[in-house]
Amino acid sequence: MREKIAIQGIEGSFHHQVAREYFGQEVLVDECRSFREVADSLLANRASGAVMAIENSTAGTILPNYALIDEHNLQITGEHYIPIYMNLMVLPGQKITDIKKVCSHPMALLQCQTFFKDYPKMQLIEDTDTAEVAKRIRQQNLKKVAAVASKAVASIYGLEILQEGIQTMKSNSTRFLVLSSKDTTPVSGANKASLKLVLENKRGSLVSILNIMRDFDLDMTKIQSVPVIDVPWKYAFFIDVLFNEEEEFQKVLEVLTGLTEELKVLGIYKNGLS
Ligand SMILES: O=C(O)C(=O)C[C@]1(C(=O)O)C=C[C@@H](O)C=C1
Repeated sequence: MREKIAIQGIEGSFHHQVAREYFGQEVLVDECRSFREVADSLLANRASGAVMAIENSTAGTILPNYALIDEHNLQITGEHYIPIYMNLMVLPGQKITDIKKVCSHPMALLQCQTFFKDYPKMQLIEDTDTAEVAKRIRQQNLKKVAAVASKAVASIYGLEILQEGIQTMKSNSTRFLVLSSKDTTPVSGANKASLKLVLENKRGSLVSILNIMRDFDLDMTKIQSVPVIDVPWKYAFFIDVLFNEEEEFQKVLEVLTGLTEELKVLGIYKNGLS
């Protein structure tokens, strides 16, 4: 049986594009309406893997997704980056001045804020995903409503693009994580790891950790603090590092264990940018 991959969104969504690029064009997908549903799909074994956006270069990190991965002990088995171009699309024949509402995924709307400043009368409405809106506009023949989505979405659902490339930054990119709910076999050629660290709240505790990472020649690509919700004003640090030798990296983990209240390896995988 072919594996099924849980994605946020439907055919044509950026998650769908990533699933096809990462797992092959023929990949079967479990279309989910939220990131929580993506995690549920994995946990209920409806899917053997999942794709989950974690950060966009313009709109920033999707913080709740760190919590979902951590809470459900999901494993990061890979990552994939794609350039994101946003387009404003409507039913054929509609003009830009006809548009009253623009519906899209909240992350998509955030990436186009500058464009919409010039159209203050358009009401921006957060929706499940970029493609779902386009499908609805077509199926329900919705006039005066626009979607913000990829070019592929316009052709799949028969919409007309009124304005291309409306994202604020020309080089706009989203990083997606590839997830599994089970202990996976080690990824061969892995050179990147995602860690969660909880530190004692004392002077210098974070800097000590960072110094060890420097001493062991790890290249930190990201550090993200996320609130520990049951202890107000305490934070967990989610850190991504690149390493050369996995054996050497395991030694770093041993050293860090003694210096942290909690150390969790969220995944060891291949750097998607190399
Ligand atoms: O709505 C979509 O098409 C999605 O795949 C979601 C999503 C996101 O979650 O960030 C994916 C990439 C873009 O950054 C905008 C939206």
